[in-house]
Amino acid sequence: MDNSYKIKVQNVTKEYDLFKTQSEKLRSFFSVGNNKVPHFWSLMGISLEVHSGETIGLIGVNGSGKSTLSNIISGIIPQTTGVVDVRGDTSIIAIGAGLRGNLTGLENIRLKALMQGLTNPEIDALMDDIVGFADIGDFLYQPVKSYSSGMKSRLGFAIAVHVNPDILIIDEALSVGDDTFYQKCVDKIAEFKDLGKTIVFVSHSLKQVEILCDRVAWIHYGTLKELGPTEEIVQHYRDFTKWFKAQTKQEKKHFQRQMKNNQKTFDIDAYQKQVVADRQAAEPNNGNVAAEVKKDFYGSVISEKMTPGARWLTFAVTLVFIFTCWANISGHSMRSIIQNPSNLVHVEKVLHDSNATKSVK
Ligand SMILES: Nc1ncnc2c1ncn2[C@@H]1O[C@H](COP(=O)(O)OP(=O)(O)OP(=O)(O)O)[C@@H](O)[C@H]1O
Repeated sequence: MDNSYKIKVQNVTKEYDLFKTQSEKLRSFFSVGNNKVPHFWSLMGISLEVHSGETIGLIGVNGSGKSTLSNIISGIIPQTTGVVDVRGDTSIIAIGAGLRGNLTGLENIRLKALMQGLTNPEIDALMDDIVGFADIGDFLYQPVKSYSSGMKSRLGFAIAVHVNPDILIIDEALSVGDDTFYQKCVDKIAEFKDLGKTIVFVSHSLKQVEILCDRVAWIHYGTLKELGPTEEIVQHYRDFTKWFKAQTKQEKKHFQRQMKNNQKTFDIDAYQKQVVADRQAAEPNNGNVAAEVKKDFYGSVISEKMTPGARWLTFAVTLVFIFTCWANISGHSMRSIIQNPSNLVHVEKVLHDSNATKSVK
């Protein structure tokens, strides 16, 4: 990998815990041993680079991990392991992404633009263009929760392309608009490309991908199956879907079960060892490979999981907090509770009068 990238994704994985209920989640939080919650690896080690001015397409079957990857690149969700280096501001357009349902369209425009770092006068100057591009009429004054998915997409697209991001991430946002809006978006994307901006384009429409993308990454059940020139990768993907459609119902189910099973049983430690072995083979004189790989895997990641020590600490702090509240309610001093713990259940009555406070049992 060279250093001239705009986006670098290296050995990126994403793990989800598949809790069935909220109480299972709570129990798992306080359990210090190995819990039996099933895991699912939405991404199992993706590495790719996107260069400045490039439009890269992400294709793949439903649930293969395209949105997970685009959300990680745009910083909406964290990766579990790996390096994600994005050089520039990103703006993501996904249906309804970042729009607040209780706010009106106009309020959403202002909020999102402020969040992108624009000032109020800058937003005022852009407002007519954004409103004109979205073209959703009086719905602008309605809460976004009343919008159809097409309207959300129009508003999201209009905001995202006008706040002038370096990197535009478009996740299926073109699939819900009508033809006129679609053409407007395609023209805007072309304008972006001409300006040398970088675009990540997630779509099931291979035609759109063929029109817009310079290169394509085929994401296949959490792995990067292929990365290369649009025409070639799209053709391979078409061959795969043709092959898949030709399977019997049972064969299809078997294939999908097998793929999902791989994602449930993925072993992150084995993957890390494999990366170390590959890098050691490529750099035989580097004695520091294992440490470098470990740093790449976990160095830029804030763990979403608590260590057993942190769990014990949280548990202990919670107990102390409850004890202190209870002691406060009981009206006894800490010393008297420590000397006689049964005081905790004997609430001290406190009478107030205008001049003095008198305690009686
Ligand atoms: N919060 C979550 N908890 C558990 N699993 C999740 C979560 N989010 C996504 N997944 C799983 O991760 C996998 C990848 O999902 P993702 O939405 O990235 O796929 P996709 O390729 O974008 O799919 P589609 O084409 O249908 O939009 C799916 O199997 C999905 O069920």
